[in-house]
This record gives sequence, structure tokens and C-alpha cells, in this order.
Amino acid sequence: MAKLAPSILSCDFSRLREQLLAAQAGGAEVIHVDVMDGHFVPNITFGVPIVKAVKKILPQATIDVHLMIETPRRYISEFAEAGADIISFHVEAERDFDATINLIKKHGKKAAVALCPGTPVEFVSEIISKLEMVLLLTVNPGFGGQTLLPGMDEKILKLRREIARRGLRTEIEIDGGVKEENIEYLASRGASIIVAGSLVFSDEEAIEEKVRRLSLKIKPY
Ligand SMILES: O=C(CO)[C@@H](O)[C@H](O)COP(=O)(O)O
Ligand SMILES: [Fe+2]
Repeated sequence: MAKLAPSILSCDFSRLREQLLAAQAGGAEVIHVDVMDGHFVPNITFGVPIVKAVKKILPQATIDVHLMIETPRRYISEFAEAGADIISFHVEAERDFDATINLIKKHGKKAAVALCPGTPVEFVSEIISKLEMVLLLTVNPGFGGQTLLPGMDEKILKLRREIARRGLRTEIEIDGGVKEENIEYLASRGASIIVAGSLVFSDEEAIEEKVRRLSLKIKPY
């Protein structure tokens, strides 16, 4: 049903290589990288050098870059050249959707837009056919370890139905607040990629085992 995408936001950066290799050994094919600028969101994380490092450590993985930055179009080329495979930009942070999507595609990367929890799915109606993925942020952007906001399950279902109605193959990524108790339910609403940060990285259970077990929960066959 869905793929698990561990988010490095919650990893121990002094052990980045070890933890990424463990996630890969557990079967993770997609690695989620949260880029935050301290303007679009109240937090600052990391940028291009970390994307390069993740790609170097896991050259076979799909590097899924979630840009939580103002005017993301300015930085698309740098992230693409650093090794991003999927680039998501926020519709709330960019005026020119078409130019940004075209630039991502010009680099041969998968184009995605991200929606904050309060942004309705109708916002993407006119551009969805140009996108490979829509990221639904299910917590307020900026921090890991938050609680899934109410109503997000309905939002996923609504977008999944709209994609089906239009005969598209757009992926839906769910990001934020994914926990043991809601991961299967979120997958059943129509998510195709499920991001998990604190659930994967801040726990005593070994990362490899955790990724394997969670992946089985959302992809039982
Ligand atoms: O984009 C974000 C937060 O803004 C996420 O990707 C977080 O990394 C998810 O963290 P958890 O809620 O899974 O701990
Ligand atoms: Fe994210």
C-alpha cells in the first residue's frame, strides 16, 4: 500500500551515516529531508550540504526534499544538483507555481507541492496534473514529534478521490504526527508515502527493526 520515508529531522546527526544505513537495511527506499529557513517556519534546520551527504551515503535511495523556505524557486537548482530526487515546495511560500514545477522537471526530478494543514486541497486543482506528488502536512510545519491534527484523515481521502476521479497517478505523501497507533489508518486513507521522524529515530528499538516492522504494517503483502 504505502512506503515509509524516515525523516532525518529526528536523527542523531553525530551518527547520521550509521542511522541512515540502518534505515536502509530495514528496507527504507525513501529518505525525507526537511529544509527549514527560519522565515517560512520558525525553525532552522539544514540545507544543500546535508542533501549531498545523504545522497553520498545512500546513492540508491530516493532523496525526498521538503522545502519549508520562502521563495523556494531560488534554490531548486542547488537542491537538484545536490542529489534530491523529489522536491516539494510549499504553495504558501511561492507565487509562481508553474515556473517552479518546470524548473524541478528541467532537472529531471519529481515535482511536488506541499500544503500546510489549513490549506485546502482545492488549492492544487489546477496544477495537480503536472505534479508527481502532493505532500499533505498533517502538523503545523517546523518541528518533529508533534501530534497529528484532527481532520487530516478526511483531507487525505478527499485528495485521493479527486486524483482517482481525474484518472491521475499522483502520489500522496503524509507528513507529521505519524505514530504506531495511526500509521495503518493513514495508509488506508490513500497515502502512498508516509513520513516518520520521531517514530523511527527517537526510540530505544533499533532503527533497522523499527523500519522493517512499520513498513510491513503499511505494506502487508
Ligand atoms: O516536515 C516536517 C515537520 O515540519 C516533518 O517531516 C517532520 O520531520 C515529521 O516529524 P514527526 O512528526 O514524524 O516526528
Ligand atoms: Fe517534512
